[in-house]
Amino acid sequence: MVLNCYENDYEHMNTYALITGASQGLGKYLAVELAKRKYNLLLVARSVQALEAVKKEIVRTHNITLTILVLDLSAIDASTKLRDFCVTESLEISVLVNNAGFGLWGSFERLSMVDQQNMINLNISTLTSLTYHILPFLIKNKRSYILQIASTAAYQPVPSLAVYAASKAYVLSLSRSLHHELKSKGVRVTCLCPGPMETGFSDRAGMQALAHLTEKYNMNPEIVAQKAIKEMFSGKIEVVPGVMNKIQRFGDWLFPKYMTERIAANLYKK
Ligand SMILES: NC(=O)C1=CN([C@@H]2O[C@H](COP(=O)(O)OP(=O)(O)OC[C@H]3O[C@@H](n4cnc5c(N)ncnc54)[C@H](OP(=O)(O)O)[C@@H]3O)[C@@H](O)[C@H]2O)C=CC1
Ligand SMILES: N[C@@H](C=O)C(=O)O
Repeated sequence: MVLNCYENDYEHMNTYALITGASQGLGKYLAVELAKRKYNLLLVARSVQALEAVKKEIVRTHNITLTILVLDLSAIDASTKLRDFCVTESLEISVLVNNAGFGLWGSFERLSMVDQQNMINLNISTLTSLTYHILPFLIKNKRSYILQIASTAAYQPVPSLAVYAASKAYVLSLSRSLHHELKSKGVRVTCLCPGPMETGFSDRAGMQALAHLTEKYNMNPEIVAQKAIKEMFSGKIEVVPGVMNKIQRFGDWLFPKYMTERIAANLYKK
């Protein structure tokens, strides 16, 4: 099945969508959605086997070129390495999806500072510098797209996910500013703010003990990816998938901060 990205416009043929964190979870389904629209793909993550498996699955059903790159994106020089790879391989990038990210559940004081720093490096530093370094590729095209993955945690502080929630508030704020800055250059920036999804996120965050809570509200990442890509191509600035997440966002806007923070503190208490 071939889906049109922008109405009957195939100028993007032979250009690439660069997706970080595409070896599993949401990133994998975002890759599938872009393959359906005939984008070639550059998929980046750390696990070579998982990336190879995603590649096999996608090229079996979609006639596109798919390149994988194994890279730890929490390393300080990751974004320049990735930019250099695109230059060396002469890849024309017209879509950037900053999806790689992780959270850590626990008190700020007890979590390892090294782990929290790695989270800041990945969720904030690399997302920012990769956007910066890939921008010249994007601006070359008549129309390009950036999809940044934040979270509903961007809308309010979350005690016990303190650094993670703060990192996602940063992503949302940066994305909204860039949406306005880059519109006139033909680059549309969209920020996706999902709530809990059925992915590897909870395990990596060490949130297994909260399964009773997250499982009730978990969304299917495939459905979230479909919505995200559709809204990205429509040029939407911010996307909150799912009714429960929209209600949470409305509550964050409506109720006093102290109240929503106390509720979050109780829900996420370790
Ligand atoms: N699932 C959820 O409940 C929610 C998730 N989100 C956000 O969605 C995004 C996708 O996460 P999700 O799919 O859920 O989680 P997963 O853990 O399933 O996937 C994370 C992806 O990021 C990659 N990744 C992690 N660390 C690195 C690194 N250092 N370098 C390169 N790649 C890395 C992983 O690949 P590998 O391990 O191979 O490196 C994997 O492909 C994240 O930004 C997350 O914060 C937002 C709201 C809710
Ligand atoms: N699963 C978390 C991701 O950000 C959340 O609780 O929203």
